[in-house]
Amino acid sequence: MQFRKIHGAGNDFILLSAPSPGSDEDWAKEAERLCSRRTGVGADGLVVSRPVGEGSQHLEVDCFNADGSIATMCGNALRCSAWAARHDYGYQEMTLRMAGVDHQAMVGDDAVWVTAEVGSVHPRVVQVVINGRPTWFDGAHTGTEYVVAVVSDVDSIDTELVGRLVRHHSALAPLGTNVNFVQSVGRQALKLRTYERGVEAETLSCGSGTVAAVVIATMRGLVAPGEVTVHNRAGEPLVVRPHNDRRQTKWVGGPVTQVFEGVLA
Ligand SMILES: N[C@@H](CCC[C@H](N)C(=O)O)C(=O)O
Repeated sequence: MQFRKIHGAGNDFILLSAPSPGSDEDWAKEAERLCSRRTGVGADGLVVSRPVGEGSQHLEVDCFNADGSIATMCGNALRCSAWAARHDYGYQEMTLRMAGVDHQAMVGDDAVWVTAEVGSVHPRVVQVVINGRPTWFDGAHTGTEYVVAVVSDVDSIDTELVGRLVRHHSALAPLGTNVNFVQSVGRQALKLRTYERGVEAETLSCGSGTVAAVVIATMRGLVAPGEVTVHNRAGEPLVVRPHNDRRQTKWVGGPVTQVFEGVLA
């Protein structure tokens, strides 16, 4: 089976485009096997993308985290799928359905944009001590679960340690959560680090997490409503923009890079 190794601003995936309909794989199990950094291809997730009908500019996209769990929303997986659909079918604009939700996508020369739906926001859902300072996390749903802490220096945080602690916090059971640490670095700019549930580690960037960070940073007055640039561990910033017509919808955009193509054994 043909695959792409591809990343959206450092969030890396194994992407299968239009696997043959007969291939009745256990994708969750395949995700665990293939995403392994030592014995597989290595990735944060496995993405399976299929066109819905011929020439309809509509694709169904499933994203499995590295541990085999399903991601109900993955902005970077959607951006990578859109990039591949441009390459494979010539689509510049399309609709991508993930976990029953339609996302718009636009592929430009320098950036690929997808929409994310902003759901409920819950101020102060959990508090933990970080570097000796009691720190609150606000909850935000952007297609999947996030908590976001505003901190003065994201680089001083042991993201793996604190992220894992919060991800498994009893107050957030049974679903758990992805965990964001965000810092203001200018009028309309943020710096973000994310511990991802399902990868169970810090990732280099996170699309829906970036949207959640902007939602909470706006609520907390770190940035004004409007376009926000979010710097990440990859050094490939993502940008969040309001949607012209829908208040609860945001665009998230940035680079997509294909690393190589291959054939799975
Ligand atoms: N990296 C993703 C988000 C992935 C979802 C997460 N691991 C979960 O299962 O909740 C993104 O780019 O949005």
